[in-house]
Amino acid sequence: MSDEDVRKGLAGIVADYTAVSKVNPDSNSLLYRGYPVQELAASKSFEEVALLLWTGELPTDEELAAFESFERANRALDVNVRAAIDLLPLDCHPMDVARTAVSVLGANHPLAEDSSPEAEVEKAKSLFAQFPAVVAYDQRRRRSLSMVEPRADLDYSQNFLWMSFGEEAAPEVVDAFRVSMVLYAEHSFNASTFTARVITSTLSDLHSAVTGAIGALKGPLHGGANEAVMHTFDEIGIRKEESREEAAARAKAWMEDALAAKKKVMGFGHRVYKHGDSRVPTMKGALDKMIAHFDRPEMLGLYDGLEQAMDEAKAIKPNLDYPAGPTYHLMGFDTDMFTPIFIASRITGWTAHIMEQRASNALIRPLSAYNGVPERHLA
Ligand SMILES: CC(=O)SCCNC(=O)CCNC(=O)[C@H](O)C(C)(C)COP(=O)(O)OP(=O)(O)OC[C@H]1O[C@@H](n2cnc3c(N)ncnc32)[C@H](O)[C@@H]1OP(=O)(O)O
Ligand SMILES: O=C([O-])CC(=O)C(=O)O
Repeated sequence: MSDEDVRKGLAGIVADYTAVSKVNPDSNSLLYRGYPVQELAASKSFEEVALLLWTGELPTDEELAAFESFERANRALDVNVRAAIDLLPLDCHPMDVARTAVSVLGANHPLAEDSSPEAEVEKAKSLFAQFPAVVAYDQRRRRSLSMVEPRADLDYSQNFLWMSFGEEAAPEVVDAFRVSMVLYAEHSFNASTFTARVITSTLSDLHSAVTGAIGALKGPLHGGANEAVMHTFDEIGIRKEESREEAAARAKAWMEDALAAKKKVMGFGHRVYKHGDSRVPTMKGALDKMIAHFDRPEMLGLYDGLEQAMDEAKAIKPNLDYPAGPTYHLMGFDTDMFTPIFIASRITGWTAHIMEQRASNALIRPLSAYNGVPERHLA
């Protein structure tokens, strides 16, 4: 086996077919089941996009109404999950809470060991409905606030914000949140989705695959980057009184120093996109609306300053986590809740891939090239 045979990080390897989404870095496009994600983000609810990812088609009015009523009826925080969360320390990472919650939901699901297509869809829909309460409750307990019960008169995004903050969000905020959910939902064989497919390929169950995927998403080279972006903003310093230009100048200087020190700056770069992430313009549009809504031009200065300095120095473009981080910050979420919010969205893509993997399974088990000591024997 030669060095060329070894593809570290599986870079450039095509591991299987998928009909769930198409990432095309040449045309800078992303299609969910054939539809450009920008078109979906412009006019479709997250609930519609979830059904599209699972079934392959946008729902009819009746199908959508049935799913919406199921989702609204299954939003309350599961009692077993609440008990498990309450045992976890307040200073553990919220991704650990999220991982534990999904594991508990699996252990308690009546269809846990049923992997028929009908049971898989049912479990995916349950997770979709049940997970927002985990994020909302965890943020509130860390803030010493009591749990807010879900409201069945609100849609998914409105209710997520309601349970998190205990007040109805402005329509602009709800819409920016919906857009982020649609954009985060699916991205082919990224590390967490691939993890879910590896677990599924052993014929393990759906909740185990999602629990493993959460572990993969946590890292800052993947989903954890949206949190890390905010740490960068905090390190530079967010000064509300500052002008956009002043903030941009400080951000540029910070980036130049970081790159001179050979730091990796989270929120930039991508394994597949080398000329920019297809989702960034749409997410940046949502961020711009939040900046205008909350009147925070200095945030735009920080955003532009970092982006420009990175572009000038290395021509590396932002990925989706870059505009998403400050968007969630402006909405009022705590920084370590950003990646759990990503989970709430990506549950749809993960579970669509779990179903696809199961429908056409082959155990995922690559080879390795041994580079340890040569064969030796006990004396
Ligand atoms: C939703 C998502 O998961 S999107 C991805 C979120 N992750 C991040 O934002 C983390 C920061 N980015 C990165 O670490 C990388 O760009 C990755 C892991 C996403 C992709 O990495 P790869 O395709 O493996 O590229 P790799 O890490 O080898 O980078 C290639 C070159 O660009 C540089 N580079 C890539 N990203 C960055 C960055 N964010 N900051 C500084 N330099 C970078 C590398 O240092 C490397 O330079 P070199 O050739 O001089 O050594
Ligand atoms: O595709 C990737 O490698 C990472 C990513 O952007 C995502 O999962 O959304």
